[in-house]
Amino acid sequence: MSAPATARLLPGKPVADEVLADVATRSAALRARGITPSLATLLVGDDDASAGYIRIKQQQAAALGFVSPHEHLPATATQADVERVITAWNDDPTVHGMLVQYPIPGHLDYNAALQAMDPDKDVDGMHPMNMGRLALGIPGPLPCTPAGIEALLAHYDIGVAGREVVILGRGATLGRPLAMLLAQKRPTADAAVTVVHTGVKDWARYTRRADILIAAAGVPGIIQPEHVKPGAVVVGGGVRYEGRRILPDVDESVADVAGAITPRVGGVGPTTVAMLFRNVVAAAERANP
Ligand SMILES: Nc1nc(=O)c2c([nH]1)NC[C@@H]1CN(c3ccc(C(=O)N[C@@H](CCC(=O)O)C(=O)O)cc3)C=[N+]21
Repeated sequence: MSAPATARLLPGKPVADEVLADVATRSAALRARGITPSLATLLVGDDDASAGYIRIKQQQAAALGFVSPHEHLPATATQADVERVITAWNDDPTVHGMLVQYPIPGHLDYNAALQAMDPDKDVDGMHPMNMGRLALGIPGPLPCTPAGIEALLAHYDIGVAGREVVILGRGATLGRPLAMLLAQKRPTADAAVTVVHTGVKDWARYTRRADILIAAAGVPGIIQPEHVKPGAVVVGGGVRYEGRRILPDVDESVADVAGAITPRVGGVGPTTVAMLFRNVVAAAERANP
């Protein structure tokens, strides 16, 4: 028996580096005008993985010439405590973007926190106003993982226009906004998009049709070789976090049937973070025309 073919790898780092080089140039231009881009971060509670992610974002912010004021509230914080921090940042013209690190303790309402934000400072692109802008095609902060996937496909010259894109998963952070983005009339989108979720009986009937399959389910290993059309492009967007461990949706063996595939580590993740910083620098530019 001959060895299975192995897919072309689509690493996220070169995509992120290209985006971040542009962000650094724009950051320098703002600083030359006396404006330092600022990303404020709020962590509630003491989850180790979350604290680690915030640290990485702060290091990256510093490398781009941003400042990143940080607030840390105890796990016992009230919704009013959270919203007081957000409101103070809304009112502070030196803060251009903010994020509340997800997840937050269960007694708190993440959606309400999002809605307390000035939508123009919501650099996760998750405020209902920004989701609405996306739905209507109005420019605004884009959700980071969908924007990162669009950039990744464009970077590797994977034509999306007119192709059959199937997204497995319909979550608010990935599947749903990505479907809106890739169906939009724009040069790097314009696809025939199908959204299917794991509750659909025989969902593989849909995924097997895909020229470009995007895993967005958050179910480790759910995508197996038999769910993929040979030669298709497979993008692993969905992950489940178990502490610091990241469990991807796409099984390793899918590389034997796909034509191209994102690596399980260093795939979509780095593009997500790059888009966060792009949203911050864009917010700083908008606030200082
Ligand atoms: N308000 C908010 N916004 C977020 O954007 C947000 C959040 N909360 N909460 C947590 C998740 C997680 N997240 C990651 C992004 C990139 C990688 C990433 O680049 N991961 C590397 C691996 C890193 C490792 O091994 O630990 C990779 O995929 O190769 C990881 C995790 C953003 N999040």
